[in-house]
Amino acid sequence: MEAVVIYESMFGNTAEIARAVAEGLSEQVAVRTVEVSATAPADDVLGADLIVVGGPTHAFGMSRLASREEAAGRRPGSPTVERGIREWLDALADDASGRFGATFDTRVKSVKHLPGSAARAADRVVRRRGLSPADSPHSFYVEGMEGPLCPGEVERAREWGRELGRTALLARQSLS
Ligand SMILES: Cc1cc2nc3c(=O)[nH]c(=O)nc-3n(C[C@H](O)[C@H](O)[C@H](O)COP(=O)(O)O)c2cc1C
Repeated sequence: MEAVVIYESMFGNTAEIARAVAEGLSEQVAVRTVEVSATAPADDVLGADLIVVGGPTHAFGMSRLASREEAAGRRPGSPTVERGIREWLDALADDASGRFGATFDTRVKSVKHLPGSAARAADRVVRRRGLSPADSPHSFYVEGMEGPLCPGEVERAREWGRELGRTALLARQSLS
C-alpha cells in the first residue's frame, strides 16, 4: 500500500502539516510527499493507493493564482506558485478513480466559524474525480494570516495521518 501527500504552501504552515501527516501515515504505509508545483499529477499519483491533498484556505476556498500572488506580496522572497492544488486537481485525470482520497487545509483560527475551507472544496473535486473518501476533510489552524500553526496542530496532523493509514489499509483488505 502506498500513499502520496500532495501539498501547496505559501508561508510554510501547510508544508509542516503535510510532513506531519506523512509521518503518521508512514507508520502504516509507504508514503511520498510532493510539493504541488514539482511535477505533473499523472507522475505524482503513479502507484499510489491513497492520495492526500492539502493547501491553504484562500478567500474561503482553494487558492487561485491571484490569491497566491497576494500572499507572495506579503512576504518578499516567497514563491508565486503557478500551480496550486486547484490546478493540480483540475489536471488530475479521471483514471485516478478507484483510489482512496483525503483532503486537508490550513486556515485562521479566529475565523473558524466562517464556512470557507480549501479542504472541503478540494474534497468535492476529489469525489468528482471518482476517488473514494478515506475520511472527511480536515482543517488545521494557524494563529494569523501568515501563521504560525496553533499549538498542538502538528501532533493532531500526525495522529490524523496514522488514522488515515489504518482506515485505508482496512478498506483495502475488505475489498480484496
Ligand atoms: C490571499 C489570502 C486569503 C486568505 N483567505 C483566508 C480565508 O478565507 N479564510 C481563512 O481562514 N484564512 C485565509 N487566509 C489565511 C491562510 O489560510 C493562511 O495564510 C494559510 O493557512 C497559511 O498556510 P501556508 O503557510 O501553507 O501558506 C488567507 C491568506 C491569504 C494570503
